[in-house]
Parts: sequence; structure tokens; C-alpha cells
Amino acid sequence: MVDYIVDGNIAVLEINNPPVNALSIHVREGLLTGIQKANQDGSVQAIVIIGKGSTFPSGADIREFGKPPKEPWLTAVGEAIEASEKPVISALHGTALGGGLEVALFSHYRIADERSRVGFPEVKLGLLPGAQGTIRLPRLTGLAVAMRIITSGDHINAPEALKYGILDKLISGNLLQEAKTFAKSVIGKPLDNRRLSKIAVRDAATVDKHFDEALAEVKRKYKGMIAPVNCLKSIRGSAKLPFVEAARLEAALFRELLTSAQSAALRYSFFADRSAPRWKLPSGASIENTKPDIIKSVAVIGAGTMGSAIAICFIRVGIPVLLVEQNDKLLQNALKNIGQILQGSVKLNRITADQRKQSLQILRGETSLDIVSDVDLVVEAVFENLKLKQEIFARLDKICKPSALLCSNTSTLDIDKIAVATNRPGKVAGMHFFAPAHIMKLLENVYGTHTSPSTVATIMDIGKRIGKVSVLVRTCDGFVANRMNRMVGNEAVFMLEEGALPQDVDRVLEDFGMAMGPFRVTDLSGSDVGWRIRQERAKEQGIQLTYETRFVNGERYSSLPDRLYELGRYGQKTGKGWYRYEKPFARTAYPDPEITDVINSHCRSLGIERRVIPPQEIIERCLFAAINEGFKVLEEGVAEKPENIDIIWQYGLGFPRYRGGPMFYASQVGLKTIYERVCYYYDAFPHSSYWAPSDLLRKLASHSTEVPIDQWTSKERSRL
Ligand SMILES: CC(C)(COP(=O)(O)OP(=O)(O)OC[C@H]1O[C@@H](n2cnc3c(N)ncnc32)[C@H](O)[C@@H]1OP(=O)(O)O)[C@@H](O)C(=O)NCCC(=O)NCCSC(=O)C[C@@H](O)CCCCCCCCCCCCC(=O)O
Ligand SMILES: NC(=O)c1ccc[n+]([C@@H]2O[C@H](COP(=O)([O-])OP(=O)(O)OC[C@H]3O[C@@H](n4cnc5c(N)ncnc54)[C@H](O)[C@@H]3O)[C@@H](O)[C@H]2O)c1
Repeated sequence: MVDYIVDGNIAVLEINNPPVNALSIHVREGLLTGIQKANQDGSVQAIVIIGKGSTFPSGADIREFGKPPKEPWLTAVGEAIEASEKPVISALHGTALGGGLEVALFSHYRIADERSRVGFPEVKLGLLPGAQGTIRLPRLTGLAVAMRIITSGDHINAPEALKYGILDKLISGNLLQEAKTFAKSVIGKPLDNRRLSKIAVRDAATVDKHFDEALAEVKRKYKGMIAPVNCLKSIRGSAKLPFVEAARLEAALFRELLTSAQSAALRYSFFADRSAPRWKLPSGASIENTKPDIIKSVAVIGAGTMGSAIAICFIRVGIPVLLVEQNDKLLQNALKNIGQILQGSVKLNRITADQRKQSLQILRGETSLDIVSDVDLVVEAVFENLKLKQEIFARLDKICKPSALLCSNTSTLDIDKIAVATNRPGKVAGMHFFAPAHIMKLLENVYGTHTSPSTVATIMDIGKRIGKVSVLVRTCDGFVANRMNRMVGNEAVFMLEEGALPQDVDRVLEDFGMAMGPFRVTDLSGSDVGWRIRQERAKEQGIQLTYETRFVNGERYSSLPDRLYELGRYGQKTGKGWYRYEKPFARTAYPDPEITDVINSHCRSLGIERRVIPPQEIIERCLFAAINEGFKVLEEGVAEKPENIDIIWQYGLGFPRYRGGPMFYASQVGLKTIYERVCYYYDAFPHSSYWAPSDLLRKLASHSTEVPIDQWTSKERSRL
């Protein structure tokens, strides 16, 4: 894994551990042996460390964390590098990250390909750069820059790294040749002033000020996360303590993080990010064996909230869009709105004015469907009404060329019921964007019974092209996100009837780490949306909903949200919802005594006695109900693996990444506990049938030891 090559008086240690040259145990052993060998070899006068393939090491091997650590640890390897009597030059290319950058900081010199990037992304894994990165970097850059680089985890490009003193020289030609030439030029020069452990932090006197400022910033930006705080404590140690003591403190802070639930969740999330887009159908078709069609043009039908933002997703990556609305007034409004959104992106420096112009040049608005005959892909985003969608799909089927894919942005409707309206069910699928679609990263792609593998390959591929995290799910009511999230909404409202207030529920879930509690979310999207869906469903079923309605088809029902609608409290858009706002569309939510009165009088009129609802019950009723549904989603094969569900929650529903997602969280709570509590609530609330425990959950919980999350589906689903 580390090749030892001697060329004249230079020993080259070439790390060869594809794909990213992670510093796995064999690499660490190879580096240590290489340094020792080169120091013993009388013909060698300098040592170059370089990566083979596309990159210098991009970090420690993340898969080794959580397993018993194997020596030599990276710190020991690094200390041998620094102690070398012969100059060691790290020659960087690609992405020299984490432990890779630490290897470079142990070296006496660092040169780098001018296109390379460096950084300490450990914080994103819930860790800190634990091989002395937090105490070596400040010695080069000063405290403020080191704090920013380490707590953000951002990559720094080579010219910037040169400016900060992290690098000694940039190389534009052959890196290895240049590294050897550089090595020759430093032979015989004193090394102590190149050993970072011998150098002081130049602005150590200002550490308390930098620490306080940075701490306030990370507490605001990374609420609830412990890694950024430990990073800062360790950097403070670099300035306040002698080097050896600072290293000891760093190791202790690193250990605390390594064994934390947050780091386990973030490491899981790292691999889940990479695994979720790798789709596989029950037929065996998969990303490995199916080619996507090339999409060169798109039509978006319906230019409302979603359609307009979906159009932006395509045009900003250079894919032309035909946007179709019912009439010219609505169309012109939408085009104006799109222009304004893009203008906002220019202001925020997300795109340039030129990019905005180019995007708008490839957007064309129309009021007739006939215009879409030539596009490769249609995304329909009209009202959530099955009959309307079926009519539109029937027409599209006639108008569009036979190879075109017809997709719906429906948030709940069965894709199969839409596909039957066409003669091309293999080319019909769901592309479920999340609001605001131009910002939210998630794309929940939905396949139906007849959706072909190449259609799936194409929607997954186009999702990636437009910068989304695409996850494939099978069609069902609400798919994964809305199906599971419905339980959160229901339980939240039921708890209002039983004793909680909106701000109580939201606070508990936000303290847990959710981006927003369910009531703040409803106020943002508008409670009129849910009201319309409830009324429509009741109409379909011939049911009359009143304030006294407490059960619908035997299921518990709360009319509290309907009362809100009748009061015109639609949320932010009317300046009043579950909260009060200073004016319509204002963002800051204030608890509203009027809402307390509405809830109290609702309870009185229905004879419901209110009680105190403890925070743990709020967590359990909202999250355990969703988790139970998640297991049903897995047992039905709606989602192929737990990672897919967790990625959907992280990118679509604001679940804290440092808790991994609801399924990973369940694995940390323990499936026995989850199962027991689900059974308890099913007993307590028999009229909320979603509490009926999932078979998969029951079976997994029945094992004498916890079944690891990566075995949930393989171990039990096939036997159900
Ligand atoms: C590098 C990237 C930017 C490349 O991106 P790209 O898009 O090109 O590729 P992919 O992301 O798809 O990756 C390809 C492939 O490689 C896998 N992979 C990537 N990086 C790693 C990795 N670091 N380890 C393992 N595997 C990796 C990836 O999963 C893909 O494979 P897959 O099969 O999933 O498709 C990008 O990949 C990237 O950003 N990578 C992560 C970079 C990173 O986070 N680096 C930091 C790692 S953490 C670290 O380095 C810690 C160090 O500070 C060292 C700390 C050691 C401390 C020792 C101290 C004492 C020990 C104390 C012991 C305590 C116990 C006791 O007390 O007993
Ligand atoms: N709003 C959300 O948060 C959200 C999120 C995900 C998915 N969705 C789904 O996206 C779809 C659209 O939702 P929305 O919030 O954008 O609704 P919206 O009411 O804002 O927009 C729908 C648009 O479709 C247009 N339209 C209706 N019939 C049409 C026709 N025959 N031809 C052309 N245009 C027509 C309407 O004029 C309207 O502008 C729905 O299926 C919804 O379930 C919504």
C-alpha cells in the first residue's frame, strides 16, 4: 500500500490505496516502515511522500472508526515523520484532507499541485483532526484562520492555502519531478525551524477573544453539535498549553467525539449519502446495469409554487424548459417570479448576473400543451387532483414523442393511477420535489408497477445532473416522506388536544435538532393546503366533517386544524396561524394567547381533560410513530434500505444529520425499546391504527442482541 522507491538520493513513499488513498492500517504501517527505512538508508538524503492515482490521502479510513483501533496510530506515524533526520516533503494533489493534511503538517515541507485542495472535514463526521491537526494548523495560519478552517470543514484551494502558509510552494508541472527537485534543494538545511511542534502559535495572546467569538458562531451555526466545540477547545489548548500537553488534550477531546452518538450518526450519514442514490429494483435492474436516456429538454406543466421552482432547477444547469400554464396572466406572473428568484440568487452570490441571463434565455412560457411534443421529459406540477392529472397525462401521451418520459410531482397520489391514463406506463414515474424546489436538496423519485428500469435510470441520473440528492422509492400513498411525516403531524395535533401547546411541541422537536417543529412548518406552507386535502377526501368518502368529528372511518380525528382554517389563520401568509406574526409573510413566530384560548375551548367543548405532556412523550409520539411507519415502508419494499429513508428525512424534512435519520436514531435507541413503546401507544391509542407495530420491527426486536442497521432488511424482510 506504500511503495518505497529510491531515485538517486531521494526516497519516494508512494501511497497506493484507491480510491482516495485513505490512511488505513496498512498505509500507516507502510509509511512508518518507509520513514524508518529511508532514515537507515545511507544513500537517501531526503524523503518525498506522494499519493498514487487521483489524490494525496483524503483522510483516515472512516470505516476503521468504531472498530478496535489498530496501531500504529496516525499520530505515531506522524511523529516519526517529524522526527526524521532527513527532510520530508509531502507533495499534495487532488484532495489532501483530514489525516492526509495532518501527514503533510508532520512533514517538514509541503508543496502542492496548484489545482489541489486541502481541508479538515472531520467536523462533518462529528470528529476533530485528532492527529495533531488542531494544534499544528494554528502554528502556520494563526488562530482565526485555523478556527474557521477546522470548524467549517470546508475545502481550501491551493492558492489560498499558500496564502495562509499551509503550503510552501505551488506546482503547475509534473508533481513528482518537481517534488524531487524541491527535495534536493532542501537537503542539509536545518530542520528544527520546520518542525511545527517546535514553533509557537504567533497570536497565542489573543486566544480567548478568538475562542469566545468562534464559540458563539458555532453554537449559532451548528446548534446541538459537540464536534465544533471540541475543535475549538483543542485549538485553544494549542495556544495555551505546551505542545505535549496540548496534544494530550486533543487526544482526549478526539476520544470523546469518536465514541459519541453524534459521530456514529455522521459517519453513517457519510456512507448513506453515497449509498442512497445507488438504486436497485426488485427485478434486479440497478444503477450498475441500466443506462439512462439523455435528457436535452424538459417541459414543466403548471407554473405554481412548485412548477416555477422546478423549472429553475433545470434552466440553471443549462437544460431548456418549456413552462406551461392555464392562462397568460398566471404564466406571466410565474415568469416574473422566476426572474425575481434568480435575481435573489445573484444577490446572494449563488449565481452571476450572466448565469441568470443565460438561464432565462432557455426558459419559454406557453399556455398550450401542444407545444411540448418534442421534449425528452415532462414534469407535471398542477393541482393535487387525480382526475386533473389523469386528464393531463392522457393528453401528454398523445402529444409527446413516444420516447418522452412523463413524470408527476404529485406528493401523495399513486403513480400507477396516473400511469393508467397513458399508453406508455413504462415511461411514467414520480419526481417528487420538495418546497422550495430550487433550494431543497431532496428529490424523491417514485417508480410504479410498470415503470421501466431505463425510466428509473433516467430520473435518477437527471436528479444528479440538477444537483439533487435522488432517492428511489416505490409508489404508495405519500411515498416515504409524506407517509412517515403524517404521523408526526397527527400526533402533534392530538397532543394539543391532550394538553400541549404548539410552542411546546415545536420546542421539544427543535431541541431534538429538527430544523422546524411541525406547527412552524404548517404555518410556513399554509394550513389551507391541508384543509383542502381533508375536505376533498371527506367529500370523496361522503363524510361531513364538523367540529365535533372525533373519528373518521374509526380513526381518531382532530378538528382543531379545521377551526384554525375557519378563523382564517392560514399561517405566515395571513400573519396568523398556530403562531402570531407581526404582519403577513413575516417570519418570526410568537406564541399566541388566542391560540391557547382556541385550544382550551376546543377541549372544553369536546369534554377533553388536559394534562401536562412531558418532553419525552412528545419525542416518542412524534418520532416513534414515524419510525414504526418507516419499518412498514421497509417491510413492504417501498424503500429498499434504511439509509434511503434517513437520507429522505435529512434532505427533505430537516432531520438533524448528527442523529443520522429516524431509522438510525431507532438503532441507537434500541429496537426493543422502540417496539415496546410502539406497543404501549397502540394500546393507549387504538383508534390511530398507524401505531399497530410493524412486523419487521417486531421480528428485529425479538433478537437477543441488537441487529445492526445494515442487516435489517437482509436479515428479516425476506422472511416476512
Ligand atoms: C475525498 C472526497 C472529496 C472524494 O470525493 P469523490 O466524490 O471523488 O468520491 P466519493 O466521495 O464518492 O468517494 C469514493 C469512495 O471512497 C470512499 N471514501 C472516501 N473517503 C473515505 C475515507 N476517508 N475513508 C474511507 N472511505 C472513504 C467513499 O465512501 C466512496 O466509496 P463508496 O464505496 O462509499 O462509494 C470525498 O470522498 C470525501 O470527502 N471523503 C471524506 C474525507 C474526510 O472526511 N476525511 C477525513 C476523515 S477523518 C480523519 O482523517 C481523522 C484524522 O484527523 C485522523 C485522526 C486519527 C487520530 C488518531 C488519534 C489517536 C487514536 C485514539 C484512539 C482512541 C481509542 C482508544 O482510546 O483506545
Ligand atoms: N406546495 C408544496 O409544498 C408541494 C411539495 C411537493 C409537491 N407538491 C405537489 O406539486 C403539485 C403542485 O403543487 P403547487 O403547490 O405548486 O400548487 P399550485 O397551486 O401553486 O400550482 C399549481 C399550478 O398548476 C396550474 N394548472 C392547473 N391546471 C393546469 C393545466 N391544465 N395546465 C397548466 N397548468 C395548470 C395552476 O394554474 C397553478 O398555477 C401538486 O401535485 C402538489 O401536491 C407540492
